Amino acid sequence: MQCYNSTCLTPSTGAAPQIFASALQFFAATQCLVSEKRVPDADVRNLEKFDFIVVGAGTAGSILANRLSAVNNWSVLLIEAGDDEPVEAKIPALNSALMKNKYYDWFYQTAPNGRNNLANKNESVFWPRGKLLGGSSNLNAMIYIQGNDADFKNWYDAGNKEWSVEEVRRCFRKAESFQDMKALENPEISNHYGHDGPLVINTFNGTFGYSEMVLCAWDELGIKNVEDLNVANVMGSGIMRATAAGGIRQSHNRAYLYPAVHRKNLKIMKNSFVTKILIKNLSKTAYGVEVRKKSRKYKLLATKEVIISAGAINSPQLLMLSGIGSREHLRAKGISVLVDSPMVGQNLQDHILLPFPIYGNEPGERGVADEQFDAIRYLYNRTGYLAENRIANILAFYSENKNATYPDFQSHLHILWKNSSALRNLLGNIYSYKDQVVNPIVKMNQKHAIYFHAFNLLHPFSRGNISLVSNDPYDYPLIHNNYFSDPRDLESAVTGIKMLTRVVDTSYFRSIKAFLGRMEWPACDVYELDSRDYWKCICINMAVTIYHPVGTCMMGPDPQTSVVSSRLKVHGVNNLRVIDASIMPTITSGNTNAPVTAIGERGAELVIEDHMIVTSMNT
Ligand SMILES: Cc1cc2nc3c(=O)[nH]c(=O)nc-3n(C[C@H](O)[C@H](O)[C@H](O)COP(=O)(O)OP(=O)(O)OC[C@H]3O[C@@H](n4cnc5c(N)ncnc54)[C@H](O)[C@@H]3O)c2cc1C
Repeated sequence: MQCYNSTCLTPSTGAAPQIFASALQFFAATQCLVSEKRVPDADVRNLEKFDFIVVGAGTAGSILANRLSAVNNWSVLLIEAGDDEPVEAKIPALNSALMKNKYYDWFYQTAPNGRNNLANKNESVFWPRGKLLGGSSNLNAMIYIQGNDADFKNWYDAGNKEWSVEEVRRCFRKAESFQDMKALENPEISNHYGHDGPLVINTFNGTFGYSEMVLCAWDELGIKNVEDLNVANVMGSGIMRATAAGGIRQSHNRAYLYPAVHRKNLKIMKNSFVTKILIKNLSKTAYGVEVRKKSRKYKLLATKEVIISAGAINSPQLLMLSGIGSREHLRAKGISVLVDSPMVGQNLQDHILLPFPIYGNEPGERGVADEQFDAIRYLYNRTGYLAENRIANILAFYSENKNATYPDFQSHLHILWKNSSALRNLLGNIYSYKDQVVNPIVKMNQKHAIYFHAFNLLHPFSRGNISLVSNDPYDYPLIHNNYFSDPRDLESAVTGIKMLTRVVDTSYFRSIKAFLGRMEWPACDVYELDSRDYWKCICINMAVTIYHPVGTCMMGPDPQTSVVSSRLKVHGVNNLRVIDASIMPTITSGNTNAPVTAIGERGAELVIEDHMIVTSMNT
């Protein structure tokens, strides 16, 4: 260790230090192999006309830009508030380096309500959202979970005839290029996934062994191991598939934009913020957008359609700023009402995350040298901890009823070495817990490894909402997450957590002398650890997010109870659609990036069908 900061005492001819220095220089230079060319920023004239304008280059917007510009004689403008991705976005373990960085993250905070999250700083929950090409697909943890058939059947049964299970499954396959060679040997897995799509799906490069032990423990608990969670309709436990391959994140800009940037009919405006959709007052027809780029203001025109893909927070915000929303709310904010659409910003659903610690005597401490060597390993062959997403590569989906085919609960897992350097950042910065919560856990970690089971409730009844603070587009909207406002959610969450805490009684956890740790918070200290009242108290005070807000421009047939139609057209307005996470009527079973990918693909098909274009396609 002394070698790090002192000159070596042994004499040298110079040959050895030269070899070592040139090796270090070589590895330092290989980091450039991870970076790529910047996407050209389009030169756009005020009042320039396009067939389509897409707002937001995130998961869904990237797909739309690609699929629509594949039609040769359509011109497409994609407008993104953020910039190119930094190198950290490409390295799987470094996504948290973008979080709370206002250049790449919108850095939203939920509104305090005086009841929930009293153990979090400012009594609110940090909601990161990607503000860069690729949007949240560049900030996320890359977990690829499609959802359960019943999720899409529910959408269909609610009157959304374009969204049968078969159509949605077809859209997954259209997007995917599944590349895990070992898994492909199983015909069931091979048949389930697509092989020719733009989005590479694989399995994280490496794991450090302990997750296999936890998989065995979950199996013993009755959450049976399956070979592929998507094939198993997200029931059971197993290794996660990922939008990562060869140690590099497969974001949606990489999958869908990079192959299309050379097209002459696609322009991409970066660092450009859309402040309003332009809509003709009488005919209620969208015809363009207002944009601000640095100090310049533009009006840009769309002859066919404007498509909003700004995500579950910004899409409803933009609709409201443009006069589409609840009459009372818009008037209160001084916005003239074009369409009274009461559900804009309502129906907000999210998956909560409740991390609870199980302590054990393994894994032991990890030396600095090991960690540094792993970084070199990444530069050498894209393996090591940097090639993974920093949470364990396994997931559990389970229900109260053992024979259920629809999961109620999900668990992610963080395994932290003894004395982990990552723990304080995770708890104090990402989850934003107050020091009173963080310090005792950090102290316990000096002696014990931690298995954080990050529990989430898959189908909450509670609904939150997004509303405007003012008519200034730069004012962040208010986010009321309303976690546990429906008491059924609290009862259900407690049941799910208690099913999982029993893991301490499985063979592996017994072998490492595991025990459930208390999360310390004064209001909860009066309750017995692992009692229902204890968990209720912990949930109310500490449940944060696993970053899956959806539903705020929900689709449905009735303009009074939904915002867009089954073809994703905004009710009451011509030539305007919303296509992103916000259109989900109900949240899916699991992580939302894959379902939003299917939404992007299906949405693009609906646009193309509606314009009945039969032309030669770009290759
Ligand atoms: C930290 C984090 C971890 C996650 N982990 C996972 C995971 O592991 N697996 C998973 O499946 N899901 C995960 N998710 C969720 C998943 O990434 C999202 O559901 C999905 O990316 C949403 O896609 P979208 O197209 O709706 O929105 P986004 O991808 O967020 O795209 C919206 C885009 O619109 C832009 N925009 C917004 N407003 C404007 C405007 N007015 N003008 C111009 N541009 C604008 C934004 O900058 C952004 O680029 C995670 C999300 C986060 C934030």
